[in-house]
Amino acid sequence: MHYIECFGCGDVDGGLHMTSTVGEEHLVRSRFEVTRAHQGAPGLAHGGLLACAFDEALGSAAGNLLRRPAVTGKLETDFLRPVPVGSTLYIVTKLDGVAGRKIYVSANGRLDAEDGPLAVRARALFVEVTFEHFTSHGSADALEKFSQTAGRSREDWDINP
Ligand SMILES: CCCCCCCC(=O)SCCNC(=O)CCNC(=O)[C@H](O)C(C)(C)COP(=O)(O)OP(=O)(O)OC[C@H]1O[C@@H](n2cnc3c(N)ncnc32)[C@H](O)[C@@H]1OP(=O)(O)O
Repeated sequence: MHYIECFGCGDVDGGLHMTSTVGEEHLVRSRFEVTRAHQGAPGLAHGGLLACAFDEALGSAAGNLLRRPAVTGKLETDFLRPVPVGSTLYIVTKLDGVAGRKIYVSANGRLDAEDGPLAVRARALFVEVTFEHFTSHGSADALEKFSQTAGRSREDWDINP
């Protein structure tokens, strides 16, 4: 699901501005362009923001492949190489399994190319929720907010292009 005020995939100042697409073999491909706004150490991406980028990529996979609302229950990241400002992380996510409401996904992030060096690995458990999760814990008008995609039709609001 796509929400325009989402820090990961929305049109938010200072956000990650990530896009994800479902490709061959049901793999979801996401890109994260690392800018100075994402720094931890000078010239290097902050680990917490990298975890955020993977939360977005993994969540996009869980949501787009299964078309069910789900939230992150658990997220693990392995930081294997430094990720410099100016680089692009090519993230490929796969669905590992579903058990009841539990959705298991994992992802690899490679530097600057689909076949670049592996920089970050992550896996997560998403838990399927009802829309009431968002209306009762977040905004009462969450459903309407999810549907607000500037310039897009109602039919495709649940896809992050
Ligand atoms: C729609 C677009 C949204 C996209 C957002 C992008 C991703 C996000 O950033 S989501 C925001 C961060 N995440 C959250 O805020 C979630 C906060 N947590 C919660 O709301 C709840 O703990 C929630 C919904 C995950 C689970 O609660 P609840 O619905 O009561 O289910 P619960 O029965 O506890 O758990 C369901 C199953 O998941 C398992 N589970 C839940 N959390 C974990 C965990 N951290 N580790 C391992 N297993 C877990 C439970 O053990 C249970 O397993 P089983 O079915 O085998 O017994």
